[in-house]
Amino acid sequence: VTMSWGYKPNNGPQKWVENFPIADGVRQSPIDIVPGQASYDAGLKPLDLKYDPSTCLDILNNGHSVQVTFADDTDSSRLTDGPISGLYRLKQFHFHWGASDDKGSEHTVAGTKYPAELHLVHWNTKYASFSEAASKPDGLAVVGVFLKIGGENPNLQKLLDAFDTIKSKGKQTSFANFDPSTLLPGCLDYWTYDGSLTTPPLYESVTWIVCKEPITASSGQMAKFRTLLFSADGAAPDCMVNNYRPPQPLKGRTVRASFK
Ligand SMILES: OSc1ccc(O)cc1O
Ligand SMILES: [Zn+2]
Repeated sequence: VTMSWGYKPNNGPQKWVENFPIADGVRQSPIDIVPGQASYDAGLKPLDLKYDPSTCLDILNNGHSVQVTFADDTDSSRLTDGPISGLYRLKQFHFHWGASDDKGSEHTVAGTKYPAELHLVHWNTKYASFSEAASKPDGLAVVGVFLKIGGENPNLQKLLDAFDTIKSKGKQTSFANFDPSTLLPGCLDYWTYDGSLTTPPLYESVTWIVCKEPITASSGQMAKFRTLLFSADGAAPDCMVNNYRPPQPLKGRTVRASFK
């Protein structure tokens, strides 16, 4: 039986190019961000993020990550300004994390790995839907937020409390009135560059907006992420850990900073 893509040696990031040749493309993500090599751009606007908790629908284990999905039939939860033009609607957010606190993020900062990374995925409303936007060069804008080990994060805990009901692949449960802005750092200084989805199909459609300031999670909260399973109910339990793609070649791209 053919395996679908994953994060193991036989179906992981080193193998994705076999079914998704764009894996070796010119604007792949994630990357290692080297602050000293980023160019400050005074023309970059502050991010304008406005989220409506009533657009929060459900929380899902999709077999690759845990994902919270939003109603995107109106402009209620959206991103404007920052490096983008126009209005991008929030579709979902999800995470990437490691088997231990010393790794897990996709982007790295001068080689530093964080224990996890949050991705808030938005699509350009110049297109009719997320699916249409997902393959366009200006289709998506993803805000990345690093997680570092620190104090207990009460906002993150609201998500973690739902994990027992979505332990295995394909499980989904309703998840209402969650405000994703509670997962943003106080300072919204960011780096931005043109990149891709970090999971197959790896479309080169993402304007990446990576926040400089991490949010915190306790080590116990990180352990809770690791109780999720890649595997479906009834299959041999396979812990959902190390669901991160390593940094990809920059291939001449410029990383801009919104801050000095
Ligand atoms: O893992 S990254 C990623 C995954 C799915 C998506 O729709 C957008 C993304 O940036
Ligand atoms: Zn992601």
